[in-house]
Amino acid sequence: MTFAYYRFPNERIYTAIRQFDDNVERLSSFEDLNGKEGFVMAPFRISESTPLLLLRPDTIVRKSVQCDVDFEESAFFGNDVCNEHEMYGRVFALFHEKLVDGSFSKIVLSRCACEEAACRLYPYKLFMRACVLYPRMFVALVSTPVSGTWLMSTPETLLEKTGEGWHTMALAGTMRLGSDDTDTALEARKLKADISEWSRKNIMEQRYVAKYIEECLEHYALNLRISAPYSRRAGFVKHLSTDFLFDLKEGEGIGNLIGELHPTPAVCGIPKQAAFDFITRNESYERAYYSGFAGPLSCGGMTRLYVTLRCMSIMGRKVELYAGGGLLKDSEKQNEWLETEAKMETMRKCLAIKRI
Ligand SMILES: C=C(O[C@@H]1C=C(C(=O)O)C=C[C@H]1O)C(=O)O
Repeated sequence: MTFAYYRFPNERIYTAIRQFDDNVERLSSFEDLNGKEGFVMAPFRISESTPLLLLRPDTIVRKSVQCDVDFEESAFFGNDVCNEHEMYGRVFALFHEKLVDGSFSKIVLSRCACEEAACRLYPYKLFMRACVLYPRMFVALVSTPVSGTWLMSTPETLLEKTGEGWHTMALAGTMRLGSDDTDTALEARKLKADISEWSRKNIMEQRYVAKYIEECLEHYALNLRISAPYSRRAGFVKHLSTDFLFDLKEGEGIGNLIGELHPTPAVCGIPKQAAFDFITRNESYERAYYSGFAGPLSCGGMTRLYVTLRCMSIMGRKVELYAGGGLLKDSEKQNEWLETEAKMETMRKCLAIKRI
């Protein structure tokens, strides 16, 4: 079956699109998105096994999120966290060495964790749980015969068209949410442009992303407005975020801009191409659709694309959870590991895991 269910941040309605056949359009480059319409499911790296996909909405239905979804615990087998930790440590050392020797100023290291349930999992129910748990995030459940089934609950916009023009964001730096991080408190700090709670390392990590996006937009944007960095809540963590609002120069294709932006240093690194090659060669697994992007493209006149983070792929009783974090040369292995655990918590909460 080929379908996508998605719910935008701060909305109570979700959209369900279905393609009647399983013949999903495969595109060979991001630039090929120019002038196209549909629901996009993009990988981190386009390859034969992880193509850039465009779902055709043969039906579009809008429905209310079911608020009374149950969170009854499900039995899951013990996971192999020791092995994952050891593997992470080995790859961290490889990545870190390249930061110390100056090959990269920032690089994102990610990992994948497996979980196996004792009984069948119901993706639609997991989608509803994610909608209820994360009202401020973009939640999507996408399934195609090529990509398999993915659930995401992401805070990061790659590119969207708003009433005020085009919008993208530089999102990076991570801290666990504190008890005093209410919406009101975060809003007050945003108004005062107060980011004093953030470490120098987090500020630098996010600055790299903001600088990169600003450079990309130089060629495409008119009337560019850039916000001061502020804290943005995302489930159990918060990030530093800078908003970019702009008008697209006449004659510029959206696919070209997407190809330029993706993957930003929020999920890749600096310098971009070298970091991209290093990640694809040295991470211990294939990212597939994790840290790609998804969302409607000129679909019913709407373009809202989000970076596929805080996500998992669902295969029968098994799931694979994905998370990463930006490394700088002063990053510490255990802190980075804990950051990936905190990010994976987003999807683990949807699974309501009870170990057996
Ligand atoms: C890479 C992820 O998240 C990205 C990396 C962040 C970081 O390094 O602090 C923060 C937000 C995202 O831009 C992820 O969630 O897996």
